[in-house]
Amino acid sequence: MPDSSPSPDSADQPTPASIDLQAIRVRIDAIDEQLIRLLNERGDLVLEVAEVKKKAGLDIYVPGREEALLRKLCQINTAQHGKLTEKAIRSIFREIMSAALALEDSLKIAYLGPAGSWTHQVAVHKFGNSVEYIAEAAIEGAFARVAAREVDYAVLPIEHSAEGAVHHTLDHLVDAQLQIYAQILWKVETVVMAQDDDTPLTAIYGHPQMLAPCRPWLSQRFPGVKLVESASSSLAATHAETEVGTAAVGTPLGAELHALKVVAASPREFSSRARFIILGRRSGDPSGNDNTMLMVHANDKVGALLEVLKVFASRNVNVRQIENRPVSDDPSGTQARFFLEISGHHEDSTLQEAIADLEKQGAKVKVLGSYPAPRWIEER
Ligand SMILES: C=C(O[C@@H]1C=C(C(=O)O)C=C[C@H]1O)C(=O)O
Repeated sequence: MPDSSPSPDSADQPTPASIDLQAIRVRIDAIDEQLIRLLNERGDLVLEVAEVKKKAGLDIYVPGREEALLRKLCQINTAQHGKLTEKAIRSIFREIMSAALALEDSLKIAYLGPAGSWTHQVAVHKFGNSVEYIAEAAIEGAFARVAAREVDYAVLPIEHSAEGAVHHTLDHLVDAQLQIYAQILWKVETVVMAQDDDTPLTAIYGHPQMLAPCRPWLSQRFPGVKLVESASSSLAATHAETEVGTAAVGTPLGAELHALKVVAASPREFSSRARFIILGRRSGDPSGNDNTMLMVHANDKVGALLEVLKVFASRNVNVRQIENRPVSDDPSGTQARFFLEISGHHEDSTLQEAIADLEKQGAKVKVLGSYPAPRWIEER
């Protein structure tokens, strides 16, 4: 039977519910008005900050300050027994800070594209929706844009849970006059997207890095469906858009941009993890909790790495990660190249002493950047 009762929203026939709603909404409106006034007051202060930074030649974007602020706001929310989740507080203030960045300067961010790529999603999460984004097809192109000051920063992948280090990014840092300004750790659910969820699937396309960790889940969830590798997540989505009975694996943002429906989302254990760098023209300022990426060239001999590690261990410096790479301009093959991520900022006296010691031992050291220690961002 059709429902003939008046809608609680109906203005012509007031009901007790609509009267109650109206009264509450008047109070919400009043709070929103105050919020707008406060946001604009905040905006005035942000512009004052921008003046000081411009005079002092400082970067507009300060990831250490942003993270400290977000953390403090979540603590305040907990102390006030606030109902909003930490995720909600972070995303609301992410956008407030994005608007602040846009007020201070027209911040331009390049990311490894195409639009809808995983890196795009991470970049938007980090910088919000008020700044300008530029898709860049190649890692070297992103480096060139930052060097030429066409963009302020570039967001690039540096490591993936399924495939290990993204060597191309690390290798480019060796010769570039650019540095890691910040880092992002990211966990995201992988989704399967298709035109609709009724048509039986014959194939699922995906970038090898997205497919690899999800194979066990996909073969269980979609038994008998062929898994086909594509050059990019965007290309995979294009297949799903144009070929009936196919789907693509990718991120929720990719589904949205290709107007595809999410037909399945991976369980937590099949979510992908990755590290990204925010490439800038300098290191981040010391924030009190930083990491540093170093490139070390040492003589390729027995115990070479051990000697390097001893320099840090003897100073109680944690070596968080090690990557070993061939040295491209070393035809004699006498050099070994290590990428080390260590705790601390390169301006700390302990790290400066350690670097000086390595150089005394005959090693060549290059600081590839110091940046605030990132926290995991989990996107579900
Ligand atoms: C306002 C500033 O500039 C930017 C905007 C921030 C904000 O809106 O709170 C924080 C850090 C910076 O990325 C600042 O450095 O304090």
